[in-house]
Amino acid sequence: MKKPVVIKIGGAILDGYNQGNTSALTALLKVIASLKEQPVVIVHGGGCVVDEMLAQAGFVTEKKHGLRVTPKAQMPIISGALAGSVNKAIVASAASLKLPAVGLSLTDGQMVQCQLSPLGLGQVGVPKPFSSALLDTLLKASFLPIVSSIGALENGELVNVNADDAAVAICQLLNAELLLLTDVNGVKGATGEYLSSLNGEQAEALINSGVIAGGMTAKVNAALQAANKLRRSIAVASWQSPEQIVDLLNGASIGTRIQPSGC
Ligand SMILES: Nc1ncnc2c1ncn2[C@@H]1O[C@H](COP(=O)(O)OP(=O)(O)O)[C@@H](O)[C@H]1O
Ligand SMILES: CC(=O)N[C@@H](CCC(=O)OP(=O)(O)O)C(=O)O
Repeated sequence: MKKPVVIKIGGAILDGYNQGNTSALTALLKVIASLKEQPVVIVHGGGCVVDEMLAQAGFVTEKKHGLRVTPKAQMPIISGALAGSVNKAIVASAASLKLPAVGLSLTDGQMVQCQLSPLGLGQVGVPKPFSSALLDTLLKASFLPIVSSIGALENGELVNVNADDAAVAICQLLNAELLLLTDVNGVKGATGEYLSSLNGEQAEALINSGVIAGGMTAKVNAALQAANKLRRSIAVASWQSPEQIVDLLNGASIGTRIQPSGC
């Protein structure tokens, strides 16, 4: 079996289905369908859908370092949105293209174990890879696993995991390639230009000066962690040009490559 690739999708690509607009997701899934013999795992976010559902329920959302502060009382809505609505909508879109998709969350098959984040964010989990048995079995049988970022603590409580962190944990679990696809073409530097490459020191300076902010902070931190653990660069690129996935998998310089330290 070829080395698997973990493709993380987040942002507006997952908001579209609420308005009946699944064209960007369909285009991406068609490219994935064309990657014959290439085992793929999709890990997805859906923060924008969570924002909307929490607002409808009358909750005010607070984020710190790009991560959602998650009071216990909000977990039913957050897990319902991510592991329910969003996960099932992606599985259904994939199935409509005849892709053999299977919807999962981080705790299925004990793929990933979580600990409570030490940052004081409530029910936010820090994921750690644990067992690859379920994903190995599914990939060998040519299924397309679609994994939401809802996890659980050892005591059985559900936790909300940032989807970039979830993708990194799954990538480590499978020693896979990782593509972090988002709604912009990569990471922008101080003058607003897209950076082709970013290392840990540069990232720290750009985060401290506020050039990298919001959800991009969590994404860059997750990518740095993966790059350092796996000792190779991690691509942050746009899902708006899904045909680039093939080039990205061949190592093309598209989007921003987050470099391991020492490179
Ligand atoms: N330096 C930066 N470069 C690019 N995008 C940035 C930067 N700083 C903040 N952002 C914002 O981060 C967003 C991507 O993060 P996020 O919305 O969490 O993505 P996703 O939902 O795909 O994980 C971009 O749409 C952009 O508005
Ligand atoms: C702890 C935390 O921040 N969890 C995220 C999980 C979803 C996510 O990461 O979605 P995107 O990839 O679309 O941003 C949240 O609640 O928004």
